[in-house]
Amino acid sequence: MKISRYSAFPPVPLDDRRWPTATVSAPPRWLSTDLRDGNQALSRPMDPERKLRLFDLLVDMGYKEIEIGFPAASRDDYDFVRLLIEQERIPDDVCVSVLTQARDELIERTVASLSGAPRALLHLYNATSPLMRRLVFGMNREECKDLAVHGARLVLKYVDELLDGCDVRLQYSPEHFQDTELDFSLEVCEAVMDVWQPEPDRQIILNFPTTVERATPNVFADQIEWMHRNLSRREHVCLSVHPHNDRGTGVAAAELAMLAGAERVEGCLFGGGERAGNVCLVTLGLNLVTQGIDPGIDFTDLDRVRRVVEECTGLPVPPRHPYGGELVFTAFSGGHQDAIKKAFDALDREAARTGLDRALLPWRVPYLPVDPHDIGRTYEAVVRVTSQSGKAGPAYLLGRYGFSLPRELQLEFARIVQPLTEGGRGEITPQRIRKLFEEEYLRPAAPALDAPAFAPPGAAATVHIDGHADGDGPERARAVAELRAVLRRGGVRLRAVHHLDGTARAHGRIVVYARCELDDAVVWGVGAADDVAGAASAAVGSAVARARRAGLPAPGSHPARTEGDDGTGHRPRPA
Ligand SMILES: CC(=O)SCCNC(=O)CCNC(=O)[C@H](O)C(C)(C)COP(=O)(O)OP(=O)(O)OC[C@H]1O[C@@H](n2cnc3c(N)ncnc32)[C@H](O)[C@@H]1OP(=O)(O)O
Ligand SMILES: CC(C)C(=O)C(=O)O
Ligand SMILES: [Mg+2]
Repeated sequence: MKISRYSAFPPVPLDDRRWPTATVSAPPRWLSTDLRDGNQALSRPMDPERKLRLFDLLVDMGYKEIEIGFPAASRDDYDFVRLLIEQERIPDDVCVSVLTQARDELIERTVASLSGAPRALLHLYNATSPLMRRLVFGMNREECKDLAVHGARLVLKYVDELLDGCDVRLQYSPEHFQDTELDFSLEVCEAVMDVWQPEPDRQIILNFPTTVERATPNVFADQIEWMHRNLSRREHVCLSVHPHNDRGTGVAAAELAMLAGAERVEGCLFGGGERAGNVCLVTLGLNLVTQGIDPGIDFTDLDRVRRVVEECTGLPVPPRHPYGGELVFTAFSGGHQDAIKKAFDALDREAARTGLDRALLPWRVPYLPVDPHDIGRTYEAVVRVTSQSGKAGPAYLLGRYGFSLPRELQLEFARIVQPLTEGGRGEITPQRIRKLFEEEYLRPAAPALDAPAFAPPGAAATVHIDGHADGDGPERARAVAELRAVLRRGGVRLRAVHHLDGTARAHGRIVVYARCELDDAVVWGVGAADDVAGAASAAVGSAVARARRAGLPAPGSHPARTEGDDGTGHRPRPA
C-alpha cells in the first residue's frame, strides 16, 4: 500500500462542540434523491415508467420532498418532470425538487421544466472545494462565489419569467462541502442568501453534502455545528445534509449531523447513489424507530419497498443490509437461536399473563433490533439450522409446527439433526426437520401397548403433556389415573407427569413426550392423540419401538451398557 500518498483529514477547530451531549427527539425532514442522485449512478438510468413506479412508492411511504431529476440532463429526465406535472401525479402535500448546475442555459431549461407545477423546489449547486475550484473551474475563491451568486440571480430571474403561480422554494448546495474551507462555505452561502433574501415566510434550504465522504462522522458533525452556529438568518434557513457513504459511515455522519443542528436529511432508499451510495433512508428511519421516535415514514412493508427498489434500479439489496437485507433477521448460530426462542417464549407468557396482544408488548428480544413483524417481515426466516445451530434451532422450528419439546428431548433430537448438516452440507430446511422428527418419533412401528412383554421389566415413564389445557383439578387427576392404568397394562410404571407451557397443539391433537427408562437406557418417545391416555400410550410405544430399532435387547434381559451409549441415554440410531 502506498500509504504516503494519503494524508489525515484536518480536524475542525471547535473546542466547545455541543453535539456530543445532544440527543435526537424528532425526525428530520427527509428528501429522497432516489430519482436524481440514485438515478444518475445507474448503468441504465430509469425510464419514465420505472421512475414513476419508484415515485409512487416514495409517496406511499410518506416522503414529502422528492428530488425527481436533473431536467437539463436528458430528454427522459425532462419528460418525467413534465409527466408528473401534466398528469397531476404530485399529491398536494408533496414538493418535488429538481437539480441544476450554476450554468445559464441549464438553469433556464430546469426552471422551464417546472412550468404549471403548483409547487416545486429548485436546487442549485456548484462545487466550492479548493481542488474543484482549481481543477474543474480554474477559479479563485472570489470567482467561485460569483458563479454561485450569478446562478442564484438567474434562478430568480427565470422563476419570475417562467413560473407564474408556482409556489417555488429554493435550495443551494456548496458541492464538496466536506472538503471546502468552512469560512468559504459560509461566505458563499451568505452571498447566495443575500440574493435570495430568506424571510419568515420564505425559508430557504442550505444543503451541506459530503459529496465524497472523506472524514470521520465526528468531523462532519463539527463542520455542521460550525455552520449551524455561524450562519446568519439561521431561523429562515433549513439546514440540510447530504451524506455519501464512501467510508461506510454515511448513516453515522447523518445521525451525528442531526445532533449538530441538521434539520433535514437527503438520501436514497437502501443507500443508492454515486459510488458507495448516498446515506440509506431506510436505515436512518428504522434507527429512529428503534429509539422510539416515529420517522413519519411507513416501513410496514419493507419487503415490498426492497422489491420495488430492486426492480426499478436493477441493483440488488445486499442480504446483510440493515433491516431490509434478506438475512438480517435470521439466526444461524445456536447461541442466538436459544436466546431468541427464550425471548419469544417469554413474550408469549407475558401476553398470556397480561391479556395483551403480543404484538403490542415492549420489544425485548436479543439479537433482533426490531420485531420483523413491525416492518412486514415474517418469522419464517428468523431461525435457520446449519452445523452452527445447537438444540434451540431445531426445537424452535418444530415449535412452529406445534411441538414444544422438553429440554432433554431437544438435546436428543439435535444429535440426530447435527450430522445431517456437517461436512459442508449446509442448511437443513424446516420441512425436512419436521419430517425427520415425525419419522424418528411419531411414525415408528410402535408395538401395541397391551402386547405381551411389551416393555422390559422395571420400565418406567415420565410423561410431558403438551396442549392439555385442563391444568389442575379433578379432570387432570382423572386423566392421570387413566394414563397410569393404561401404562400399567403395558407393564410400564408412571413416574411423573409434567404439563408443558406450550399452548399449541400439533395437528390439533394432544402431544405427549415420554421419557422412558427401559432397561438401563433412557429413550424418548412422542405420541399424538385426541386424549391424554391415547397420546401417552403412543408415546411410550414410540420409545419402545425406537429402543428396539437401536438394538435394545429383548424384554427380560439386562445387558451391560453398549458401546456408543454415552451415558445420557441416547443410543445410536439404527442404520
Ligand atoms: C455531486 C453530484 O451529484 S452533482 C450532480 C451531478 N449530476 C450530473 O452531472 C448528471 C447530469 N449531468 C449531465 O447530464 C451533464 O453533465 C450536463 C448536461 C449537466 C452538462 O453536460 P456538458 O455541458 O457536456 O458538461 P459536462 O458534463 O462535461 O460538465 C462539465 C462542465 O460543467 C461545469 N460545471 C460542473 N459543475 C458545475 C456547476 N455546479 N456549476 C457550473 N458549472 C459546472 C464544469 O466546469 C465543466 O465546464 P467546462 O466544460 O467548461 O470545462
Ligand atoms: C448536488 C449535491 C447535493 C450532491 O449530490 C452531492 O454533493 O453529493
Ligand atoms: Mg450526491
